[in-house]
This record gives sequence, C-alpha cells and structure tokens, in this order.
Amino acid sequence: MGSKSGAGASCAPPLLELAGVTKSFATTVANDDISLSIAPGEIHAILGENGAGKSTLMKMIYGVLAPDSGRIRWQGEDVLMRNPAQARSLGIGMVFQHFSLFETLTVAENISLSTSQSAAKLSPRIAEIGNRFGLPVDPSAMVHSLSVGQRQRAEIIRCLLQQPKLIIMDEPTSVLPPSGIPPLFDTIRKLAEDGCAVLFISHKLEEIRALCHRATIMRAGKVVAAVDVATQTNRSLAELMIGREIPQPSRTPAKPGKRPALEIRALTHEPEDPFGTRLEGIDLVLHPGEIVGIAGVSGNGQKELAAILSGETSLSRAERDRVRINGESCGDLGPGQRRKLGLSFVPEERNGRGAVPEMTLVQNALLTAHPLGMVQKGLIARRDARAFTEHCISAMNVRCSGAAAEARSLSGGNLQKFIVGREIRLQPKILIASQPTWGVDIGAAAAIRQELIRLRDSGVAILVISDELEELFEVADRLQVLFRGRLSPSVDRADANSSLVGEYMTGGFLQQRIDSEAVAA
Ligand SMILES: Nc1ncnc2c1ncn2[C@@H]1O[C@H](COP(=O)(O)OP(=O)(O)OP(=O)(O)O)[C@@H](O)[C@H]1O
Repeated sequence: MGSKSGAGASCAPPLLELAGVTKSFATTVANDDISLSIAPGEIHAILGENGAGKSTLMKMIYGVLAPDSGRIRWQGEDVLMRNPAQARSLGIGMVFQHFSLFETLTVAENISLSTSQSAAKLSPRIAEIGNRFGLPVDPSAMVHSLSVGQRQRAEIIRCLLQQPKLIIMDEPTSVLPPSGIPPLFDTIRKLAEDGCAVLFISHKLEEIRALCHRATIMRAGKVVAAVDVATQTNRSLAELMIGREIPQPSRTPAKPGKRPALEIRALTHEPEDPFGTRLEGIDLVLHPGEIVGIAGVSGNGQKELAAILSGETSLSRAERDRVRINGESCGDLGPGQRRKLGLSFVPEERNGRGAVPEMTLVQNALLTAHPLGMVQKGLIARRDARAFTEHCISAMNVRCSGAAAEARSLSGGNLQKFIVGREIRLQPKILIASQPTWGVDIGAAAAIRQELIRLRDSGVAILVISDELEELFEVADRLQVLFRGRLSPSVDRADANSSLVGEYMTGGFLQQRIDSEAVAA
C-alpha cells in the first residue's frame, strides 16, 4: 500500500509522553502503568486483544477519562486533561468510528456546528483542506447523499480544521470498503509528512504494517512491547498480541439439506427511512447445513435486508409469502414470532439492538434466551439464566467481571463475542449474523468463525452479512453480493475470487443480467 514516510523515524522530542498511567474500573485494572511516547509526524499503532485497554487509553489522552495515577506530558509539559475541549485546544483531535453527522445538513453546515463560523465561510477552507490532504468532498453536498468514505472524509476535515498536532483514529478502516483504504492511508501519510502525529487503532495487522512506524502492543491492560513495525511480520505481531499464532479455522465441504430453511422470493421493498435503500427483486434461498455470505459495500441494502429477515421490518399480510421459514410464510411476522420458528439474529449494532448497555449480561441473555425455560410460571428462573449467561461467557472467552456486569462495562469486542455466543446457544435452526466479527480481535474472530462452521456442520442454516470479504471467503459456502438493493447471482465458494466479487460489488452482475435478457429476447 505504498511506502512509509513522515517524521516517524526522526529523533524529534516527543509530542506526547505517558508515564506510569493507570486506570481502574472497580476491580478491573484497564490500564496498568502505561508508558508511551509519540514523536511529531509519527504514525503509531495501538494493538491489542479485545479488552486489552486501548479505548481506555485513548479516552485518557482525549480527556474523556482521567487517569487514577501517572503523568501525561504534552510538548514537554505535564498536563491534566480535564475534558475533550481542553484536549482539542492543545491540538489533540479524534476521529471516531461512529460518525456524528446530520443526514439532512450539508457537509459545510455539519462542520459549522462545531465551529463559530458560518457554512458559507467554511466552504472554501473545507475545499482547501480537502485538496491538500487528498480528502475530496463537496462542502455543499447533503450528508445523506454521501458514501461512507465521503462521510469519513468530512469527519477528518472537521478534525483538521482545528489544526491538530495529534489525531487519534479509532479503527478508521472498519467502516470503509476495500477501495476506500488506500486513499485514507495516503491522507494519513500526508498528515504525517506535515508533522501531525497519528495514533492508529486497528485489529488488522496488514494495515498496521503498511502504514505505521511504530506499534505499542497491549495485553490485559499492560504494555507488553513497543516495536519498530518494519522489523515485524504479521505472525510476530500476532504472537506479541495474543501470545500465540493466528488460529486458522478448519472446515470440510458443506452438506446442505434439500428443503430450504429460509427463502425470500421476488421481494421488492421501499424502506420507511427516506435515506434507506430500496430492495429490488430479491431472491434468496438458504438451506440447512450451509453458510451463505452476503458481500457488498455497506449502505447497499444490508440493513434493510437484515430487518426483513429478522422481522424488525414486517411485510403486509398480502406479501407474507415473500419470506418463508421452513416453508411457512412469515413475511408479516414480527421478530418474536420468527424466533419461535427457530430463527436467531445477531444485529449489526451491538449497543441498543444486540444488547441494552445499561442492563447486566444476565438480563441481556434473558432478552432472547428466555424461551429456553428461563421464565417459569411468569417468574424468572434466576439460576438457569445465570448458568446460561456464564456458559456464554466461558464458551466465548468474554473478558468481563462476571454475569452481573453491565453490558456497557464490556469492551466493544467482548460485548460482540457475548452477543454472538448468546445467539448461537439458542440452538437455532437458522442464524442471521450481521457483521459477526466487527471490532473483534483476530484470535476471537477466528474463534467466532470456527463456531459458525461448527454450527453449520450441525445442520443450522446460516446467513452472514459482512463487509469483510476475507471473512466471507473463510466461512461461506456460497456468496451473493448486494449492490444498490439488488442481489447478485449465487457463486459457489470454489468459484468465488476477489476479482469476480469485486466486479459484482460495483454492479457488474446487473450488466450481465441485461445482456442475457437481450440475448433471450
Ligand atoms: N466504564 C467501564 N466500566 C467498567 N469496566 C470498564 C469500563 N470501560 C472499560 N472497562 C473495562 O476495561 C477493560 C479495557 O477496556 P477497553 O474498552 O479499554 O478495551 P479495548 O482494548 O479498547 O477493547 P476492544 O478492542 O474490544 O475495543 C475491559 O476489561 C473493560 O471491560
């Protein structure tokens, strides 16, 4: 992905230094005696398993959390980072994974909300910064019309307007299609050449090796290594991070059943959300004992398709035949009724949909697992609920303080592992999993994929909707691609390669369809 440049290798005095920084939450020591230094122009990776303490550390640097002990020095001076406003005034910016842009405003209007300047005054500045750092985005474009990559550029420009000396980027590539990653890296390199330091969090070792100068590796709240990235391989970084090699899932060919477990027939659906994607002519068949992967750049109808399948979007009675579970028409059934038919579901958003952050893990387990005998005569069978929760925790190696922990106290990846584990343990006949390993570290992602394959081998029909092509190549027996609300033909795993799927991801199959219709006519 290009060469590394910038001042990262120079001996400039540190921009940011942490010494002995410690932060605990009740009995969990999230950051234990952390020391770290970053030079101007350095692209510095923070690497670690889920729950290693990366986000806690970033929150302290950005003033969201205060350390219990230790020192933060900024440009040679001790600072007490009281809040993000103070961090920004010192020159520390942060680009979050989740964008905070209003869909119905333009880029310039959105950015003007965080400054004292009008959208009209800001527009030329936005264009100028865009040109300088390779972030082309039209200041007058409405946010709802922008791709994910363009939205991210707007977020980065908003951050750059404050002329930061250090930018924290929390898994910035996780929201991008593969084609969006090289331009983002070009921008980050330009920033580094300009003297801006970048703290880059990612679980993807290839990306870290392509982009970063140095990496700090964390394990269980401690720094276990600080390395020059050029001296490392994927394998050595993985070993530093998880203490062993990256596990590779093993699999045998699928033996799908004959009768479909789940079908969608000739479905066209107009979304209620004015910025949603219309689904058009969707045909999908899923058999017991197979994994079908739905690939595509997010925003092409994945959310709408998942909602139609889970029952969060239910169809009219007249259209109930369009969705069938084990041959039974169910298009007009809600999520609870579909769960009774044997469907379980891992939604894309873990907070608020996959789990309720303020509730404990036991309560979150009860939300979907109560039909497994956890409510008897109207009363909660607490012991059973607790045992089920503890089983999910241990089977998925969820790092948390126990079944009574609130969901919000778990790191993102650990909560994801819990939700996937809960849905798998419902003994479903059909599992729909949207972005099942999103934000999950490489070791845990491999474990989740292996679980999906094991479930398939036990005869469960599985649909995986994922932005990550590598993940789909690893788990799926067949692949289909969503593009602008249309589903491509199904491709067997053996025939699927990145160039064919890449072509489908940009709508290549639509042209093939037009050509074959023309031949038939
Ligand atoms: N507000 C909180 N209350 C209680 N525990 C917390 C809180 N925030 C974080 N923790 C705990 O601190 C530890 C570190 O969490 P952190 O979110 O920093 O990890 P992470 O490395 O960013 O993980 P991930 O890769 O999953 O995002 C975890 O054990 C987590 O459960």
